[in-house]
Amino acid sequence: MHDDIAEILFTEEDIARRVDEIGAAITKDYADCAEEGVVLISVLRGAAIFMADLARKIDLPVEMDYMAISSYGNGAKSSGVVRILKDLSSQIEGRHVIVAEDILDSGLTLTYLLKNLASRRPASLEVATLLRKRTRAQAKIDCAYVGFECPDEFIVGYGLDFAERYRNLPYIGILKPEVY
Ligand SMILES: O=P(O)(O)OC[C@H]1O[C@H](OP(=O)(O)OP(=O)(O)O)[C@H](O)[C@@H]1O
Ligand SMILES: Nc1nc2[nH]cnc2c(=O)[nH]1
Ligand SMILES: [Mg+2]
Repeated sequence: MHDDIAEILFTEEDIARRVDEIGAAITKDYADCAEEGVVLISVLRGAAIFMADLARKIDLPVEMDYMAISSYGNGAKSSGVVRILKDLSSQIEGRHVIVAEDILDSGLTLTYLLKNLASRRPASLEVATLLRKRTRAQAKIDCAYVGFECPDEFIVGYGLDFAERYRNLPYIGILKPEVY
């Protein structure tokens, strides 16, 4: 285990098992769309690792697309004032879209994203989030697929960073408070 990690919450094996299950559920739920397939969308950068693994567990035609958004204002992350830095490469009108997120925390990122994507009139729009934080102040967001509930701590690994580090840890853990 990395020296900066206080506790491992989900091991590499836990994550692989859940990603496998979510991929199987999506394959089953979208069986009627086997012809046109689904579009997976992830928000850079944290969710790219989850989406890359999830895509390989969906047994349907899958397109992958990416958006980069930035919160700004007072400088705190996910301030709710969001700007698109990189838009999707493809049109999603009439398509079955699944947003792959690494973590749902305050919910401000997904609130903005879902509103933005819905305005493009996809045939359907759902969320697959690997983690949903147990926190009181969370926007109400319907997630069709949730990997794990996690405690209200600052967590890193498997895509999740602190100051751009720890994204490449194969597991998810709580960062030692003295590190940040
Ligand atoms: O529910 P919220 O409070 O909005 O937080 C969740 C968002 O925060 C993280 O992204 P971040 O802004 O750190 O960017 P990153 O993916 O590049 O690390 C994470 O990847 C989610 O997208
Ligand atoms: N790395 C990381 N990014 C986040 N974004 C929102 N919540 C978190 C968290 O707990 N850890
Ligand atoms: Mg981050």
